[in-house]
Amino acid sequence: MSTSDGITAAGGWAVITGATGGLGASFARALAGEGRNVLLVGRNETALDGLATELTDRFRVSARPLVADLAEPSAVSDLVKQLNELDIDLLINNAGFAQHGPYEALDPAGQHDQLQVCVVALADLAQGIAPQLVRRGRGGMINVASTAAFQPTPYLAAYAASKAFVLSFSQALHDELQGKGVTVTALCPGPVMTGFWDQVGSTDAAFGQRLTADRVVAQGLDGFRRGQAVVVPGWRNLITAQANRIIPRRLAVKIAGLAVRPRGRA
Ligand SMILES: NC(=O)C1=CN([C@@H]2O[C@H](COP(=O)(O)OP(=O)(O)OC[C@H]3O[C@@H](n4cnc5c(N)ncnc54)[C@H](OP(=O)(O)O)[C@@H]3O)[C@@H](O)[C@H]2O)C=CC1
Ligand SMILES: N[C@@H](C=O)C(=O)O
Repeated sequence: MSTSDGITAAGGWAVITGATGGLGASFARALAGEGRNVLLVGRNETALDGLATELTDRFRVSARPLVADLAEPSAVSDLVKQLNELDIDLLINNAGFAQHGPYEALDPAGQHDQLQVCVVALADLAQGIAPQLVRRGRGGMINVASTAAFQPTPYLAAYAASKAFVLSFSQALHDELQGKGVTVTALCPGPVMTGFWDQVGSTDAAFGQRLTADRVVAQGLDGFRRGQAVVVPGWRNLITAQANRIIPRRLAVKIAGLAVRPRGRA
């Protein structure tokens, strides 16, 4: 198939939010490496342009940068409109960030934006493209959650709750859409040493088995292709996630809080 860019392309487009670095850039490289056209979403225009040029040169696919601040509801609805002008068969709902620390000390605007990006924008984008996925009966989405989704986590209270939303939402959509040819997968990484931790400002909150972004992405794509509802990369992270489902909730919360508390606090 030849696109308007005059570049060979296979199938529909993959949209990746948070493509400017970390897991998102790794998803973009993996998918473009398979010959997929990619739409790269983020706020950092320079980083998106650089990645788009790299992917076009290396893999001869179409790679389009799309600047959008997903904390802005109007930017999300504009993005949904643009996505519906393309044949999208894969959404990687990946953009996100965390704020770590005592809840009363966290920046309220940052907490609000965190919920907008990790919860509201993610759900709006999922709903925005679901009709075209169902109409064609193929493709799907990977929603990036976290091992923080498996238990309430003191000092990451809103972040962990937002990832619990992503996990629950994805499992429900997986069940609804699997009979319609559409796969929904929640990808739940433990700590991955990306720009995420610069943004958090401390690795005190990094608890669990550390993996590279490329490994997490490879496991996520593999699980998606197998039709898995939930993928927890790394066997130690998987055991921790399962343990948190069976031990008393109060105990899971205590352990999580002790594991990620800012150092020096009781
Ligand atoms: N790293 C880790 O240890 C873990 C990460 N995760 C999750 O993985 C996902 C990716 O994180 P990771 O790659 O590690 O971190 P990075 O900080 O490297 O990447 C985060 C991406 O999100 C984008 N983003 C943040 N805020 C906005 C916004 N308002 N609008 C649009 N894009 C935004 C950033 O782009 P830009 O700044 O250009 O807008 C960036 O591309 C997140 O959802 C995170 O919660 C889950 C578990 C562990
Ligand atoms: N799961 C990571 C964050 O989302 C972490 O290990 O802290």
